[in-house]
Amino acid sequence: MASAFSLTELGWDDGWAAAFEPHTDAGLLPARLVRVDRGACTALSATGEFRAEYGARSPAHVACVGDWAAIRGFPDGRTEVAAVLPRRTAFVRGGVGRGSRGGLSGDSSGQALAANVDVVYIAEPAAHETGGDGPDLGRIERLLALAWESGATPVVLITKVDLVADPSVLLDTVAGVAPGAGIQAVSAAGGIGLEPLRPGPGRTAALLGPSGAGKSTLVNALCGDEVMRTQRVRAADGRGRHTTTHRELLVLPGGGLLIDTPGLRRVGLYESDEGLERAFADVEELAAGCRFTDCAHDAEPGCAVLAAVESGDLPQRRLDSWHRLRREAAWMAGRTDARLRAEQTRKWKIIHKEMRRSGRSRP
Ligand SMILES: Nc1nc2c(ncn2[C@@H]2O[C@H](COP(=O)(O)OP(=O)(O)OP(=O)(O)O)[C@@H](O)[C@H]2O)c(=O)[nH]1
Ligand SMILES: [Zn+2]
Repeated sequence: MASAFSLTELGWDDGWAAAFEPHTDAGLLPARLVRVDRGACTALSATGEFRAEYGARSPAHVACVGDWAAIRGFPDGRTEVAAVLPRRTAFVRGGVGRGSRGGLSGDSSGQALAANVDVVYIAEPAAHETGGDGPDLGRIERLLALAWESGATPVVLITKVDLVADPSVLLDTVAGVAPGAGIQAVSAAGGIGLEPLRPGPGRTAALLGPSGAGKSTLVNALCGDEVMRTQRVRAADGRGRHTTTHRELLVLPGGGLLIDTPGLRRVGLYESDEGLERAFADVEELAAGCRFTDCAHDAEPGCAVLAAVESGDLPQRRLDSWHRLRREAAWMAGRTDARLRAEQTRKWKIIHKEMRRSGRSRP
């Protein structure tokens, strides 16, 4: 039997209670979504774990792991997600506008992958078993932009530090590409740096990072075998149409929640202006000294960023990375605009068609 957790253990606080109030009046109950599938989702509430279908106003693309949902129960025992509370933070993929981060988009082209995350762990291995280069700085920069954009606070985890003799140089190098973010050396194998990773009671962490960075090993180390067993217990009972494989939001022993989803592991840059600004705060700061306010730091006269590269204060690699990620973000934004326009045109075509059918004239 999956153990029940108090709402507070799941991250509930006064803010959520206030946001939920209208739903209490409507007779709905709060639950946190720990896994979201196409047909239904898995929710945890004060009474335990259950499967809930999607209500008419909360289709699958609106809900995501980490969401707080308002659950409606029916006399026959069925439950559905009647509403999703506005998010505090969110990883969003697809065509949602910048202003919609905290809220629900309802836009079919926007897909949230994880919500209400307080801290994001970006796992990057200190070294690879096969030898070769150390941490991939460009990848760290990309994931930092993504993490900042979500609204959560990033911490870079240098994993598998047992593989290097002296990680201090490495940590310094990584600190240089992660302004404003925390950095933590970790070894799941050696039991190093694990305790600081516990997000604390009621707080939610999410794990990003490439394949082979040691994320699963880390999750297992933080959860312990016993918890993994209880949280996977529903996989065996096979109740409902969809067999629950495992939760994507785990309740850690001793408090705190951890989101580990395959979807999050693969997400690329999307709406990232703000995220890039935070991830490259050092470049932004230098840019304030450029002669032109719209300086592209390419070849402009009086460019303070290029001057910093010249003097050795800013590595060329970092400026190249900034250029590359900005181009990628701009391209993604352009693609989204095009898709939104196409969608808008399609909607109007349908409306016009229906109007003609019902014999009315165009507006
Ligand atoms: N030396 C060392 N090896 C580790 C450590 N953590 C994980 N590994 C090894 O690294 C490999 C990859 O670890 P995983 O935990 O599967 O990596 P992952 O990030 O979950 O990878 P995906 O599931 O592909 O996303 C495995 O062979 C682990 O045994 C560590 O702290 N030190
Ligand atoms: Zn410039």
